[in-house]
Amino acid sequence: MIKLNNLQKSYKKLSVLNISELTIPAGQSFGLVGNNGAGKTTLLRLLLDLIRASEGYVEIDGQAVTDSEEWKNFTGSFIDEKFLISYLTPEEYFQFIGRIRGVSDGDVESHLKLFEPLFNDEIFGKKKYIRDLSKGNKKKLGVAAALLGDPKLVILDEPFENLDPTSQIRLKKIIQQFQAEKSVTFLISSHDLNHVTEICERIVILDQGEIVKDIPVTNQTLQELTDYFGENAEV
Ligand SMILES: Nc1ncnc2c1ncn2[C@@H]1O[C@H](COP(=O)(O)OP(=O)(O)OP(=O)(O)O)[C@@H](O)[C@H]1O
Repeated sequence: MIKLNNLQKSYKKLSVLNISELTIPAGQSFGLVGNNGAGKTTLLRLLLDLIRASEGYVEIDGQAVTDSEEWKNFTGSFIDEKFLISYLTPEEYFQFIGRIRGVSDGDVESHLKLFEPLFNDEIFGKKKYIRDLSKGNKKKLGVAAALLGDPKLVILDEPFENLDPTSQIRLKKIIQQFQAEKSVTFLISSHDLNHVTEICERIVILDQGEIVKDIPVTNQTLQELTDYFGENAEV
């Protein structure tokens, strides 16, 4: 479904991403880990055609994302708060996103039912604009919007960041539900090694823009990742 071909990104001649080849098959749950500045968000932004590659290109379903609009019809994503419309209320935002994705008001409502425990009565009916929500609640809203309308591909940048422990567990269950019931391809970047190994079947470690490990998730993966980052922590 996704193929990266000699994908490179540099800023002022300084390379921040350099991936010669990577293929992510349809239906795979793919986790991206790496230290601060490793290039995770850069990769997700290139996938979503939010920034220009310096070299190479990303293909989704055989078409370069830069040359096609097709992938936008089946891709849900949440990278950061810029994806939200801060002057809308959460209710208005979901109505708006529902219309764009061709989801009826009734189906938007049943989608949101799934998120009720995660939202914890803090998002709807509060007469608040999105700009007034806490960071964690904005994250919940963005992730719920990314999953609306049966996307085939979901791209999430650090979905657990800023969520309290209970919310992290609830979000993990929601993602697992989507994985079990629908054949969604997930690309998830995370600093949380526990969560990412629980919800992904394959993990790639990025270091200074390069893939240093590409491993299928097994019972040993969490330990392997912990060891990898532990060794790097030694000075
Ligand atoms: N617009 C920009 N101009 C210059 N450098 C940039 C720009 N955007 C990103 N970078 C650099 O690219 C590198 C990779 O950044 P990126 O945000 O992809 O890392 P990350 O792995 O997502 O990090 P984090 O875990 O901290 O979110 C960093 O060194 C960053 O400073």
